[in-house]
Amino acid sequence: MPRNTALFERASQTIPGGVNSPVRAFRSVGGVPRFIERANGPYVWDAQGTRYTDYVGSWGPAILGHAHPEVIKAVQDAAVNGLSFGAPTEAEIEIAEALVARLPSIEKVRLVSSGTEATMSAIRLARGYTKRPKIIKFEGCYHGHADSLLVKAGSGMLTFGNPTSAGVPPEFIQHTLVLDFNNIDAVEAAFNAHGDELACIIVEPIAGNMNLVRPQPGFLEALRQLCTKHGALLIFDEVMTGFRVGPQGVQGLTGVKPDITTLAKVIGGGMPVGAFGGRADIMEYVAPLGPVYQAGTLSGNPVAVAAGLVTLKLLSEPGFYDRLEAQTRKLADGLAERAENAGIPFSADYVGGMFGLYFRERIPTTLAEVSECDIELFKKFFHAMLIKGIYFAPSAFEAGFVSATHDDDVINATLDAAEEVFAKL
Ligand SMILES: Cc1ncc(COP(=O)(O)O)c(C=O)c1O
Ligand SMILES: NCC(=O)CCC(=O)O
Repeated sequence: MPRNTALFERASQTIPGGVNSPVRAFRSVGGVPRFIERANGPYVWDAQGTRYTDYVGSWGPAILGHAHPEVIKAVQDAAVNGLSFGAPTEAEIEIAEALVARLPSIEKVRLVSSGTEATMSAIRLARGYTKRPKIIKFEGCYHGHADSLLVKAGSGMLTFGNPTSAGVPPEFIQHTLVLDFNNIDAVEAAFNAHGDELACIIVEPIAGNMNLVRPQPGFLEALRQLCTKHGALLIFDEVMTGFRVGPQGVQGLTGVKPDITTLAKVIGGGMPVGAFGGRADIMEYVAPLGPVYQAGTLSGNPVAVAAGLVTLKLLSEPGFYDRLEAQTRKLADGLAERAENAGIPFSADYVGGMFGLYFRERIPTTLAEVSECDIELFKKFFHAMLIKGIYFAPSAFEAGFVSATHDDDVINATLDAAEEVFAKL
């Protein structure tokens, strides 16, 4: 029996579905998940010794490429001094200062250990600050797995066709209004109906959990305006886009300033770090200063923070994002060109180090349009590329990621493989 299969069978005995996060299972594309043994730069190697060019990048964090020597060294150096203290450290100040210096919307920031914790805490803070119960989220956006956000969500929930989780009593989500991404009229109507009850809007300002969907011109600006007008807070969930689409996330690209930003993935450099931050008067509602409780045994963990700090430093090198985006563009445009040559209905989009692939003639602007993509064709493409050693996300509803180590040779090899695959789809 191939070793991946043996490991999957063994894993399935003791771990639900054999995986510790559902998106890792190949359930929507079929087949056996690859069990990864090691990774370096743009590559991962599975338990059978097969090398794959990786466009998942740990679902976003691996922006410098896997096992970047400076990040590994920082982790090793920090580990020698102890793994966790449950008391403050100077490195936590440094990473807070780094985030505040880079994102003008953040005046104060609290560290947590995952994106889920960041969004869950940000929602609680928005409700505590405004003293209002209701929140707006958008269908197909995924904000982690806190109860009030597991409604018509993206990522694995969309992939597996179960967008609202069981185990969440209706009472827990009665205050969550779910609207269509990029539909300003619907947001206006919601504010007209519930304006004085709405604590916040939470949005992926570039959606990356229903494949990649950009905000249409004016959408984020309208969200900002409506929140300001009605006294609600605007939360940008930049867990995926933060330091991924550019040096200041989507807020830097668009100039739209949220009240609270959530971060994770890249800011931990592959270690568990999340954060939520924003205006000082809002952040001062958080315990111990304010009445909104929020805590964590491992929050600001010294080893994780060390990885995050050196990652942020390396991302600040001049031209980093120009180079990253140039590589992502080569991949996206190159795939689109080769698909067109083969007569395959396909389009691709990208921002910074993040991309979307769509088996559809035109780039989608709504979840409804994403849902028109040819999933069967995607599955064939996914498996044919995997056989050629190219690892894309095992879902038609996820964004992909390029790292600083995806150089021309790596991208060209992917394009050559895609040319052969498209010709036989
Ligand atoms: C936009 C967004 N928010 C929140 C999350 C949750 O983060 P985590 O998986 O670290 O809990 C994710 C990814 O999982 C995400 O993409
Ligand atoms: N876009 C999907 C994710 O980022 C989620 C990763 C996970 O839940 O393991």
